[in-house]
Amino acid sequence: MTVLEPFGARLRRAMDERGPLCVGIDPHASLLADWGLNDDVAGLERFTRTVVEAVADRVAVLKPQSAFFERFGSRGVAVLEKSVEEARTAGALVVMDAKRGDIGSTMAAYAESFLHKGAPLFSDALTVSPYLGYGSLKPAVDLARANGAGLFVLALTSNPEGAEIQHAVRADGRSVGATMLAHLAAENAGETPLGSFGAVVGATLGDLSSYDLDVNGPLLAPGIGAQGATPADLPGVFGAALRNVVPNVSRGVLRHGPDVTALRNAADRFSDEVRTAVTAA
Ligand SMILES: O=C(O)c1cc(=O)[nH]c(=O)n1[C@@H]1O[C@H](COP(=O)(O)O)[C@@H](O)[C@H]1O
Repeated sequence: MTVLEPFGARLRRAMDERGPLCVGIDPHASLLADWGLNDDVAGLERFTRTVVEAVADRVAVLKPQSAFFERFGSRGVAVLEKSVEEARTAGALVVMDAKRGDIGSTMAAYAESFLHKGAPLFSDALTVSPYLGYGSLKPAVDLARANGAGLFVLALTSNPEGAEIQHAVRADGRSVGATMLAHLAAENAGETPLGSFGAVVGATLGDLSSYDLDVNGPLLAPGIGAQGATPADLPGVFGAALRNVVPNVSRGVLRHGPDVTALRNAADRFSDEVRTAVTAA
């Protein structure tokens, strides 16, 4: 099996060619209803295929949220599997949003599920939680490296509740979130053009100039659209790290369905706004 070029290099190219936007595939029950679909596997499949058809040929990244598929059991996961394949075939990179995190020995099994090239759910990258200790993610780091895949590690999440953990200050005076960023910077040291180990940093968080966001890896920035952040906020939040930001929007695009053209136009509008914000900064 051929080993892929490292995720960071593939992502940098996709961002340069298509712009950095990531569209999330989050088939909420309420969205299925809004689209006139049933809250069942057929509705899930129709929704997912429509999103992939609308945007996989134009955005850098698609991010399916695994929970919305798992909720339908094995048949939902089969829809997820197919969508990963279809999105990748259309040229988008796929970040599987499954937020896995466990003790090292079981983390290895999660890694095998998403980051091993032959796995049915192989994805270009996986979201992971480091809150069992960054070192517990080592099996996923190693397997991602061996397979040309990447990780997005939850560092400073977009939700207000994240602060009680992520802003907590350690004995060495550094916050937990800042410590995760430092681990990622070490992971990506020396990689060009971009490391494969990214951080999740919410676009909703306001000025982050007290954090060193220069991790030489991508920064996945959810929170645009439904959570209130806008592309115009990105320069103020990310400062000099802006070039490595992959802004995510899910409901802000998905609410324009089921019409394919309307979805496409919504994604294009966000892409244009992001480009404008990045180039003006
Ligand atoms: O890892 C994520 O993707 C993520 C991290 C985070 O801090 N905040 C956050 O909203 N997300 C995900 O990003 C998506 C945001 O969706 P919208 O609020 O609909 O744009 C959801 O799938 C969330 O699970």
